[in-house]
Amino acid sequence: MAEPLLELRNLRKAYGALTVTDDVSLSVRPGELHAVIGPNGAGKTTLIHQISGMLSSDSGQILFDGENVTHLSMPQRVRRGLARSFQITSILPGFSALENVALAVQARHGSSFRLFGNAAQERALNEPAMQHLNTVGLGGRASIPAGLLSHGEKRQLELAIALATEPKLLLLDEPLAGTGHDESLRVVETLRRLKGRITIVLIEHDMDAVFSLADRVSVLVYGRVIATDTPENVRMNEDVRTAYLGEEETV
Ligand SMILES: Nc1ncnc2c1ncn2[C@@H]1O[C@H](COP(=O)(O)OP(=O)(O)OP(=O)(O)O)[C@@H](O)[C@H]1O
Repeated sequence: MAEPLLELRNLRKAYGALTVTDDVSLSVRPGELHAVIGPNGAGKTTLIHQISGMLSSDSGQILFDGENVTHLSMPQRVRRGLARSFQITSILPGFSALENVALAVQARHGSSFRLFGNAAQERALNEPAMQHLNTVGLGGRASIPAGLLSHGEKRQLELAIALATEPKLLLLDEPLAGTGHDESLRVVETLRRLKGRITIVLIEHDMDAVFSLADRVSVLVYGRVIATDTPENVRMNEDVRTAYLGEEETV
């Protein structure tokens, strides 16, 4: 079996007496869509922050693409191909969808574009930006100011911006949150298109989406991984069923 692209070893984070992630170990294989689910407050978002580098861990290790990245900053991790989809707040509302993605392309490639003339520079930024917009299904909205996009379209734009960093692994924290029915179908379709092309760690409350998209699912309860398995096996797992009793979303 291929080496994991991402491996968490005994990761832990506490706030005072509250241990939020507790001895979390899991492996994400190259190319898989690995979902992390769990009841409210289980520590999912904290775990994503630890993986992305937004939060430091109290103990444990994060190995990415064979390298120990535990103590690297978030930008250092992004440069190595470990990206997270940023929240809508990072979108520039007065800039078009295309310009938002082109800026991310430029940020990824740093000063190398300065060697180009203006027109060539624009083309070198806009062409990949347009490709990313097409991938997320926003190609037809490229010239619209980002502030005028619907909530669901903004979530698609976040994905395009994340793709512009050319990640090997994409961390997605509730990409369907706040989207309506049709919008959520569009985001799920986008994720299905990305699946296999890029390794994805997905946190999502929408169980239909999780179970239709994920190759494997890890279940976090009170900061601990109680199961990692295929969606079918997770659905039948007694411990998982017990953990979700009384929750709104049933597995
Ligand atoms: N900065 C912080 N200081 C203190 N406690 C925190 C902090 N961040 C998170 N917590 C607590 O850690 C626990 C886990 O929070 P986290 O947001 O990671 O859970 P979650 O599984 O993502 O929840 P949800 O599904 O509701 O989004 C919660 O009890 C939360 O109140």
